[in-house]
Amino acid sequence: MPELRSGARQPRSPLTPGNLPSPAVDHPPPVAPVEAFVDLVPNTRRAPPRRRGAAAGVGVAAGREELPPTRTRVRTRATVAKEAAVGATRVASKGKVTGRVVKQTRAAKPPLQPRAPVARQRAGLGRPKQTLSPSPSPERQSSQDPFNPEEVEDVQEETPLVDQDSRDLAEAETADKKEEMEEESAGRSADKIPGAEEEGSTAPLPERVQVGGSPIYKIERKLGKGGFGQVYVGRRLSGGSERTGPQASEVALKFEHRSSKGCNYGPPYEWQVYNTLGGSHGVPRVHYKGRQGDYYVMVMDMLGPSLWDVWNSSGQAMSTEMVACIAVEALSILEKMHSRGYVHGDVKPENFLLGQSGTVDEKKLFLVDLGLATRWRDGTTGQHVDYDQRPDVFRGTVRYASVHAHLGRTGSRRDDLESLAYTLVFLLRGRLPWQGYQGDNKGFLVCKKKMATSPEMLCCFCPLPFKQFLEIVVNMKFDEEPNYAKLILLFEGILGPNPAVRPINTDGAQKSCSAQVGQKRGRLTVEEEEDDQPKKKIRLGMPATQWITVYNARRPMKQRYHYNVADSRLTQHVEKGNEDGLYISSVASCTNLWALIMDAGTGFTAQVYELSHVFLHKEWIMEQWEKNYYISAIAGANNGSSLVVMSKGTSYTQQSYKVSDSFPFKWINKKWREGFYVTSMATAGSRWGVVMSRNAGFTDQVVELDFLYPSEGIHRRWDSGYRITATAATWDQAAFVLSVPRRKPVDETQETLRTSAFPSSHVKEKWSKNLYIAAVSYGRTVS
Ligand SMILES: Nc1ncnc2c1ncn2[C@@H]1O[C@H](COP(=O)(O)OP(=O)(O)OP(=O)(O)O)[C@@H](O)[C@H]1O
Repeated sequence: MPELRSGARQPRSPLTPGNLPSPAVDHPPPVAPVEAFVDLVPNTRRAPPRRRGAAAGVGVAAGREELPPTRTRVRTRATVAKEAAVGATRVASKGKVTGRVVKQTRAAKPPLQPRAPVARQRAGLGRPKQTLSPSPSPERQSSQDPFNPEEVEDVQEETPLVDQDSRDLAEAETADKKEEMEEESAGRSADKIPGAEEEGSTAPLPERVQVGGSPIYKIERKLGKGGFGQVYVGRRLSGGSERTGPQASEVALKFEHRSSKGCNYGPPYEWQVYNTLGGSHGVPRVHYKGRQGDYYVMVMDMLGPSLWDVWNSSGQAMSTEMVACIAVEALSILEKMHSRGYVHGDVKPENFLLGQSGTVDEKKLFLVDLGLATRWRDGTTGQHVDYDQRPDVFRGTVRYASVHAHLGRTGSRRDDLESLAYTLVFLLRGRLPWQGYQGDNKGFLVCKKKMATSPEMLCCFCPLPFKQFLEIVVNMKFDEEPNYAKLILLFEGILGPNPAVRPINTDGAQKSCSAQVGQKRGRLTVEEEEDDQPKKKIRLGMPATQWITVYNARRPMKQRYHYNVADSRLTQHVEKGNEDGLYISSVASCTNLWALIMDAGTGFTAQVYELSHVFLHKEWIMEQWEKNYYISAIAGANNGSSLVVMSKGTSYTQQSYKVSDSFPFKWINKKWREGFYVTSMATAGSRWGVVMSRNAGFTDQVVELDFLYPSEGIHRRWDSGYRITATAATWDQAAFVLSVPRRKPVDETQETLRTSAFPSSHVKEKWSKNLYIAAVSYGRTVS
């Protein structure tokens, strides 16, 4: 039986000057195996949105120039082929990453995370349930008035038992070593690669091109330049009088320098995608490709101006009819591309090109730049690729990227459609509400703004179909099959009945639409009926700040909670709990008052805690590390103070923590590779504190981060055998860490609850079902 009081410490006199950490004190490394890691990341600058027209990429009045936004690509070069083949942005098993990573941002590429196979079926086991926030009763609300808090406690007095799960964890294997991963990171600027021409590169473009059995072309004027390639007109030197096709007298030549990061491991990845998609509806045909000198060259049909060019050269405006036609045809192009197993990944006005003027194709729409295309469907099994989220990975163009892409979720069909919706609104309205953000956290601010902009707000000056389209696509599930025909029909309503007079050719859409309507008439009717019901799914809903409590099934045990606890009252609760055989298992903070969960199921043998002015107090933590205590729970208050609980009797063998102004996924990812797992997490205001430990009793771990409660992600993770093991939330974002335990508990049931008030009555209901609080936090959700 543990000696309960032996390790209990009085907190230092709360918040006395002596308690303040001295800045920049270097401690000798703690006694092995403890690792001290404190990394205070400086405040991220948040530049105020620039005024209209003040920044590159900001739509301005006609007469001034707008630069199209640059995009950030994270392209896994050798793996991207593999990724494309399996359609996943992460491929790893048993700690091995199967390729190399090339990141094209200025920041260093975080390593890939080792991942155990996730296809764990939990047949016959309690499926986790999720409980939506019940509306708090009025009396409970008033008693929880944060300005008039009333301290409350309660206890579950079931037969006290030593908790078996905890003992199991303590007895789990002592070594938690992961294999080293082979991984290489190379940076590629998010902006443009140096063009041979502008930069006076030592590798001038060849004057003549002949690759892969092509005729000889002379290079003429430049057609365009992106972050990866430069595109020129190639004029055929002999023969060839066609306008398009392999015999064309003029072709488009796309050059990528062999030293460009996208070509480190061979020809550009885009080539492979063109092999599958080239020449399909709305995708230009590639006739020849090969390497000449220092350049990889792709010979393709020459096309006309991009939609961005058209929009810009016609006074930065476009008619509703034109945009509706674009919508119809773009949907049919995406439908075709999706039907071949690919998502485009970078849908934007610059990547839609019209056919050459003066040709039969001049009213035809094409989608180019397949460098970010990935498979949404496995080429071999035909299965939808697995869901994943890697919050540090962003692929695409900030202005048009879907919210899921911003959050690093695996790309799927819904993302192309969300980007198309932003493209259409941009062409119609000339501006998107998130233009103009600058600075390091531009992506975060843009994503937050997208989340906060409802379809009504975004489309308030657009015809109804635009709002309807956006509403549908932002509510799509990860693996949901878009109803292209229905989406096309939304925009058909804006257009006149005669396709021949439309400004953009919509033949492809007509065919696919009538075919689908013909084939799926029954289904369409059903869905239309379903749609009569009011849509409950709203991406943002009303932002709310709530308690998030997570409950695990356990054997009956004693658990006790206290909330609205002021600093001065903490000691007496802890002491009383210790006397009764309980240790602190979780802590949280709401309006600078603490919530404390104590129970008999922790497996700890001793415990200390400290209240500190700072988030987190390095010196005290290091002192306790030296005495073999490990951090077992942390909480931070809005005023920056923190409560740190450290215990003996954990399974941990080494620990590390980080405080950061943004969610420190890169650091987490790095520590995962070193065999650490997140074991505690908290926020203080907008800052995150994350504790990671070795030998944490997990075999795998993932993160779900969102601007709202990430319901879909949590359900998908649950279905793959993960359970929430830590949660924390700021005013903006909620983070959930989900893990696969090394030793599977007998009953895997887990539930979450979101409530405006501390869920005291719900906790008792849960206790009656042997569900006990396993994690608690207070912060951003959505109601
Ligand atoms: N077949 C073509 N015919 C005419 N112009 C083209 C053709 N392909 C590309 N372009 C022009 O060249 C520009 C750059 O091409 P593309 O988008 O393929 O290059 P990229 O380097 O991959 O671009 P990004 O920076 O978007 O990744 C296009 O925006 C377009 O203006």
